[in-house]
Amino acid sequence: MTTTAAPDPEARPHPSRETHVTTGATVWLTGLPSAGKTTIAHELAGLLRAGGRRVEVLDGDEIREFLTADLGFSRADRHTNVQRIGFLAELLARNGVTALVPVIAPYADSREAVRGRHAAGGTAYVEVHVATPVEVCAERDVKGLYAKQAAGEISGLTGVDDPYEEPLAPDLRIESQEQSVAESAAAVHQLLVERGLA
Ligand SMILES: Nc1ncnc2c1ncn2[C@@H]1O[C@H](COP(=O)(O)OS(=O)(=O)O)[C@@H](OP(=O)(O)O)[C@H]1O
Ligand SMILES: Nc1ncnc2c1ncn2[C@@H]1O[C@H](COP(=O)(O)OP(=O)(O)O)[C@@H](O)[C@H]1O
Repeated sequence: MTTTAAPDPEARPHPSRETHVTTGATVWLTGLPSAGKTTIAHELAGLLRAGGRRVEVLDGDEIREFLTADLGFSRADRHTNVQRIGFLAELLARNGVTALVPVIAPYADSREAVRGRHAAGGTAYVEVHVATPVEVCAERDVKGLYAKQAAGEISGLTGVDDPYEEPLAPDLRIESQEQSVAESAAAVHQLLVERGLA
């Protein structure tokens, strides 16, 4: 008589239960409009994906269309916008995704709240200040916002007639006016490598 051992459910997990050891992180790129946040995020995403990372870019404009369409650009609304995006980024990062967040986040207390949420969850958080001077940003004026502000068509533009509280101790500061997009993205990538996040 042969006996068949009962299958050990722990021996070979069902594929849906397999876990992969990946270290996610949130990389928040803060800076003025046209500083280079979005461009660096997408360049960096390419580098990270080439290294096998799962990456999501939480672009401010896209997020505002869906997740935060109810919000404007008052101090309170910008704070709420940043907290919602920070919440989403932490969820992704906690699950092994590298969340790249090119969002202005002009207020220090908003950014600190996001950092605190990540710290509380034990999730890696990296703050990159894309510190392009406002004169250079206004010259680039990717979306024509600086021209519109100058023409009196809009007001409350970050860095011009609305506050931008510069990060005092970012994990990295990028002077995008002094380097190429590839160099800027490589600098962030290098930091992530040093921290075991890429
Ligand atoms: N008044 C004013 N000030 C700043 N930015 C403005 C404004 N009005 C519209 N926009 C466009 O909205 C983008 C900023 O959205 P964010 O979600 O990144 O901003 S914030 O963190 O909530 O302040 C921002 O995108 P980026 O240029 O990519 O930074 C602008 O295109
Ligand atoms: N080193 C650099 N890093 C990022 N962008 C740069 C750099 N040098 C020049 N640029 C240009 O600056 C512009 C930045 O636009 P964008 O990324 O949309 O800014 P933001 O997302 O901060 O509003 C792009 O046209 C980009 O090609």
